[in-house]
Amino acid sequence: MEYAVIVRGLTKSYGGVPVLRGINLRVKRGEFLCIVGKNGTGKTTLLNAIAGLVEYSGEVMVNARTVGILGQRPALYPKLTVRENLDVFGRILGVRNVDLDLIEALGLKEYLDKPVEELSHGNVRKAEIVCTLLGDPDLLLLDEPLVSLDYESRVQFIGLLRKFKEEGRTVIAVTHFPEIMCPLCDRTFRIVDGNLKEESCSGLT
Ligand SMILES: Nc1ncnc2c1ncn2[C@@H]1O[C@H](COP(=O)(O)OP(=O)(O)OP(=O)(O)O)[C@@H](O)[C@H]1O
Repeated sequence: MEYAVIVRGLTKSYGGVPVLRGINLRVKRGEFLCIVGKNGTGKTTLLNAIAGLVEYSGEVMVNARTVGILGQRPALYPKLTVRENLDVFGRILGVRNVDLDLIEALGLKEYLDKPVEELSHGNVRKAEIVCTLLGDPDLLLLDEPLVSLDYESRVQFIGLLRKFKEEGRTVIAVTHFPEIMCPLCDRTFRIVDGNLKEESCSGLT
């Protein structure tokens, strides 16, 4: 299939309050999509629906070998060290080798044996990024990937995403930093009144 993700008539309400009102979206393989919008407009809900993490009405089809999901909420075991978390998630995904270059590049090496609950937000985020990439995903769903990262780590991560894109993988990223993501984005959508509105990345501030 030419498309990595097809969304048809996606509708989602919480307690009778509509958040997504019949979203239609086709994401080609290798495309890099940015989703922007004001707080509470449904960006995370859309990403979670694509990831299969929330119930919804409508249709979502995902055509990917492995999906990497970087959520907004903490996903690691707080009492385990970074290394132990990587081991647990690696086993689930059937992955033996962790990307040590990535750990080094993100400056995470010295924190590998620390319990996650003792790390700063930024370093937890970095550990989550490494976990997300463990299964060599060909579709990445990223919810606010740049939040909490220092400048150098943002540059590292953007470089990583660029490589990801060059390899023909697909990315859907929710972001409040479109100006940083802009050079990578093939298309940018804003959620307005529960629907997607395509806009030019250069028009964003
Ligand atoms: N589990 C839930 N139960 C009830 N309401 C929810 C739930 N999850 C999200 N909502 C509501 O749905 C709406 C959309 O939330 P969502 O997190 O998708 O927005 P968002 O665009 O990602 O926001 P932000 O930019 O602040 O992260 C909000 O009004 C939120 O309060």
